[in-house]
Amino acid sequence: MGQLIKVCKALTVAGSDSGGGAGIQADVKTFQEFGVYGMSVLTAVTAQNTTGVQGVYPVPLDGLEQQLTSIGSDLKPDAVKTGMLFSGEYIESVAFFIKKFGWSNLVVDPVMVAKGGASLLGEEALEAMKMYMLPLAKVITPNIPEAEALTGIEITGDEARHEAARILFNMGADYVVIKGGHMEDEFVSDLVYNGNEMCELIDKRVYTKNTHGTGCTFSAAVAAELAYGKTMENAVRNAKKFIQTAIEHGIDVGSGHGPVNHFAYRRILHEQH
Ligand SMILES: Nc1ncnc2c1ncn2[C@@H]1O[C@H](COP(=O)(O)OP(=O)(O)OP(=O)(O)O)[C@@H](O)[C@H]1O
Ligand SMILES: Cc1ncc(COP(=O)(O)O)c(N)n1
Repeated sequence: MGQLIKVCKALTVAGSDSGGGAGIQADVKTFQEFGVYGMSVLTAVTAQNTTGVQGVYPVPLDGLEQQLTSIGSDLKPDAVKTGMLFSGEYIESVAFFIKKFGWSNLVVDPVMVAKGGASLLGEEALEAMKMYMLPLAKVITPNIPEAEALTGIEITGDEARHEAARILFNMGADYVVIKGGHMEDEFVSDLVYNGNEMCELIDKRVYTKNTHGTGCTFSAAVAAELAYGKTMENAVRNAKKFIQTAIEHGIDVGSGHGPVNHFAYRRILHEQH
């Protein structure tokens, strides 16, 4: 009989993107690329492609809770990430189960609106996000509009982004990463704050319309690295390299805002041999 290999495991609690570029699909693809065993708990099914979101169908609450219980009673994740959580009620429930099972290394990507503008989280859910999820988070990874919604600050430049990071840290996350994809600069900077120091992860902006799922992919990569036991500093640095490569080596999929290339790293290695 073959010997069983010990693997690190990561869980994503998020929505399904039928088009395969964001949500659960982006997360599990990313886990796989990092060599981490991926698990998923679905909050909602979206009918979606590269042109937009055509429908959102939440999983019934007891279905969500049964998935969490099934994972918790058998498979202990080394890291957990949350993406689209759909509603305040679902957020409260997910937070309850994370505490109940003692899951750590929690990456909270506070997904609110899809790139095309469709809402993926009810407005009433903001308070639940602050009250139940942020105190459990090892790291929160909002984009600029999400950081603005959570803090009530308009982020017009560096000073405001620093202030927003301080506010988010005080809401309970150990680390805050405010991603800069939505700013217009030639370089894309992600601000990282640990309650002590602010630092920036910077790389060249790729001028492309194919950035569907960048945030999901980045936060899943952070979770994969944390599952391995990497420090947060190394986790975010490697996640930034991974997403940069995935955007630079784009793939031709769909007629709208296409997905990033989750297997870009592997393909580059393959081509070198
Ligand atoms: N055009 C780009 N070129 C290079 N890096 C980018 C670009 N757009 C986004 N990124 C990087 O991708 C990651 C996600 O950033 P972004 O601000 O787009 O998140 P997001 O809006 O949550 O993504 P999404 O909603 O598409 O999942 C960050 O690490 C950011 O630096
Ligand atoms: C199920 C699901 N989760 C997250 C996103 C955000 O990704 P994007 O902002 O790139 O549309 C999405 N579109 N769908």
